[in-house]
Parts: sequence; structure tokens; C-alpha cells
Amino acid sequence: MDLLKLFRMQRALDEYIETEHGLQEADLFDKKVLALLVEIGELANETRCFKFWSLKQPSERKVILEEFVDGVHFILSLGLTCSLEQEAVITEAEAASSVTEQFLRVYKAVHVFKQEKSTDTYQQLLQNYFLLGRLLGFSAEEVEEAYVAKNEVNYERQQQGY
Ligand SMILES: O=c1ccn([C@H]2C[C@H](O)[C@@H](COP(=O)(O)O)O2)c(=O)[nH]1
Repeated sequence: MDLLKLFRMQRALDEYIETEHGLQEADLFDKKVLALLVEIGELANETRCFKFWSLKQPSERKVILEEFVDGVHFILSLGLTCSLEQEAVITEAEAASSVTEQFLRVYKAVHVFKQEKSTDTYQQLLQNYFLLGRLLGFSAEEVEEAYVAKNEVNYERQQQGY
């Protein structure tokens, strides 16, 4: 995955959104953290991984992938907000033994990163989020492709006064 390309696309989108809304000077860190936590919840809801009380099937794979890349947007955006994009790499690691446990690791990584914005805590967040993607069955290529497609949709939404 070409992470630097994704950071470049995210920077352009963020600048577009912030200009549209007159927020170039605003501190958007906390709002982006909350947006990410919400996206992770939406993703979990689509997978239904924790709904032990329900027999309904998870959403279509395409829907789950689209939710996943919404989270990628906010993670990249947070990295840019904290100027951490240059050192960012996705390192290999072992995922948790269940999707539910991996979701909880991601939530923890978000909170740790919010408390201490560093290269290391950002790395942990990126790593755990991409491990979650892999556990959900998405290849790096699929994620990149879906990210590019959603990035485009985000411009269209802004142009339509979303
Ligand atoms: O500064 C921002 C604000 C939003 N988004 C993107 C991320 C998600 O793909 C989408 C959020 O969409 P909704 O949750 O509103 O559907 O907007 C950004 O990339 N940067």
C-alpha cells in the first residue's frame, strides 16, 4: 500500500473541506478523534461481530469495506493534524484472536494516541486498524482502491452541500 499517496490525497481533501467550511485555523483534533470513534462503531455495527443476541447476517462485504475506509480517512487526517505522516509505516504484527478483540484494541489505540500524540502511539493505531482490516478479510490493494473511491465521493458530497 502506498501510504504516502494516501496521505497526499487525504491532505488535499482535508484542505478542501476546511476551506469550504472556513476552518483553516481551527483545532479539529478532538472532533476528528470522536469522528474516528464513531466510524469504528459504525464499522462494528455493519460486521455485527458483537451481536451475540441476533441471528441477522453481517452487511455486504462492500458496505463493510466502505465503512472501514471511512476510518482510514480519519486516521490519516489525524496523522496529518499531528504532522506524523513522514514517519508513518504499517508494521507487521499479530492480530487478536477475534474481530471483537481487535475492535477493542483499536479503540484502546485511539485513546492512547489521544493522550500521547507520538510516532509510536500513531504507529500502534495504524497497525491495529490495518490488522482489523485484514481480520475482516480485506487485502491492502482492496483497501487502497476503496479509499481512493471514497475520497472522490467525499469531494462530490462537499460539492453537493453535504
Ligand atoms: O476533515 C474531514 C472530514 C471528513 N472526512 C471524510 C471521512 C469519511 O470518509 C467521511 C465522513 O462521512 P460521514 O460519516 O459524514 O458519512 O468524510 C475527511 O476525510 N476529512
